[in-house]
Amino acid sequence: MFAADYEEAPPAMSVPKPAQQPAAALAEQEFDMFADILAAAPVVVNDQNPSLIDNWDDPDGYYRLILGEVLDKRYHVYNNLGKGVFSNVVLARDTVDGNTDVAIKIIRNNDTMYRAGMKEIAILKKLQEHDPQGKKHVIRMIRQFEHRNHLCVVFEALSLNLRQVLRKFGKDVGLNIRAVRVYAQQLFLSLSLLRQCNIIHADIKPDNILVNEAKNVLKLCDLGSASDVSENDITPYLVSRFYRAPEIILGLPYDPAIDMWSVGCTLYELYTGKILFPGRSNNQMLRCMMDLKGPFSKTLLRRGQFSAQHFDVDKQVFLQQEIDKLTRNEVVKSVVITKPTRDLRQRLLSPQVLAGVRDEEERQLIHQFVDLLDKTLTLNPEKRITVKEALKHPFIVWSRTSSRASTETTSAAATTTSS
Ligand SMILES: Nc1ncnc2c1ncn2[C@@H]1O[C@H](COP(=O)(O)OP(=O)(O)OP(=O)(O)O)[C@@H](O)[C@H]1O
Repeated sequence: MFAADYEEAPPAMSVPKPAQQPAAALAEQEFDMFADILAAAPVVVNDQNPSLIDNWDDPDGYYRLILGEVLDKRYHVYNNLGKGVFSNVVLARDTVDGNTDVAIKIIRNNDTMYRAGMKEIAILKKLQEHDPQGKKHVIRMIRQFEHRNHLCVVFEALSLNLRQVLRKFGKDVGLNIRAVRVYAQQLFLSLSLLRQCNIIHADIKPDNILVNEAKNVLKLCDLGSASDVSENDITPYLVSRFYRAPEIILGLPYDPAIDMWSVGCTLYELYTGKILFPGRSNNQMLRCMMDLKGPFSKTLLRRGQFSAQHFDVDKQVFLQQEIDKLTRNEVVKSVVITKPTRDLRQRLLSPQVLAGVRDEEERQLIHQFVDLLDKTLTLNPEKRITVKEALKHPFIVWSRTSSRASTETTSAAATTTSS
């Protein structure tokens, strides 16, 4: 899904909270997962004889799905799972391997997408070699094949992505802090694997994080934008906009810290149901960031290739791009930003907000969460919390010190703590 899809989102500050559901409760709620998927993505059944069709692709090079078609002589396609820039993803039953469900990513039919698909496969292979038992919460690739000029990549099938989970269980209010903690811990484990392999994901957001049916295990997916740390070509449009780190927009050299920033934005969204920085352009994104975190340092701005597009660097003045209400022309307003105007602690920890929280322990957990969020959202990437530090943060190691949390934490979380 594209960042542009959420452009109409309401400003992130307008939410009082919490009416939430813990991970365990989420897991207990019974609903028909396939009915949900069917409702979300209706499949057109093509009743033509497949052998009579000579154009298998739509005008954009996506494979036209035929319900009931068998791919690679073994995968019975029976549903659509999603569509992205690179591919459409289908659900199929693997008749060779015990009729298990698999997700098949059918890459669009063109050279650029093919090359991107091959790169994604190479990165997934590297990650799997370093995590042979699959404990680090990155999607498992099973194999690849080609079908009518489309590269097809077979994955373990998971259920909803976190955007769908939010829509279903936490629309506008977000998820319970204990569920967020379990998800955060697993996300940091996935970042630790990426770090170990020198890979930057570069597109972390709720859409690219899938959960199992019980919703107590998540996996990071869509490595289609991932690259080796050595490749870091400077471009201001890497990562979906709402999750894009400031160093990308400013044109600084970047590193795995950009994924930490995206995880911070994602965790905030999971907890509040709101997008943290809903900027409609890179310029607005910078304004949103400074509203929360204060001005950028001169040193940082001086190093950025694109800083001059957004700042008068010497004067430390922000050049705010706006549309004039009367003329509809773009105008640039000089704005001096001296301190933040938004306060995460006020927003998430004020007495009114915490009044609805069940017990003291949960209140403490929320305090720890806000501390961690603050550290993931440090403007200077060199000072941002690292994965190693995040995995040791009190919010993440909470279950070891709190008996109540450990009873509520799902079995999956218990496994990952020890991995
Ligand atoms: N293994 C899987 N199990 C279940 N659903 C999946 C799986 N892989 C992908 N999906 C669904 O398909 C959607 C698109 O997948 P993915 O993001 O990998 O494709 P893409 O073409 O690379 O998209 P993007 O535009 O985000 O780059 C996901 O958001 C998810 O809902």
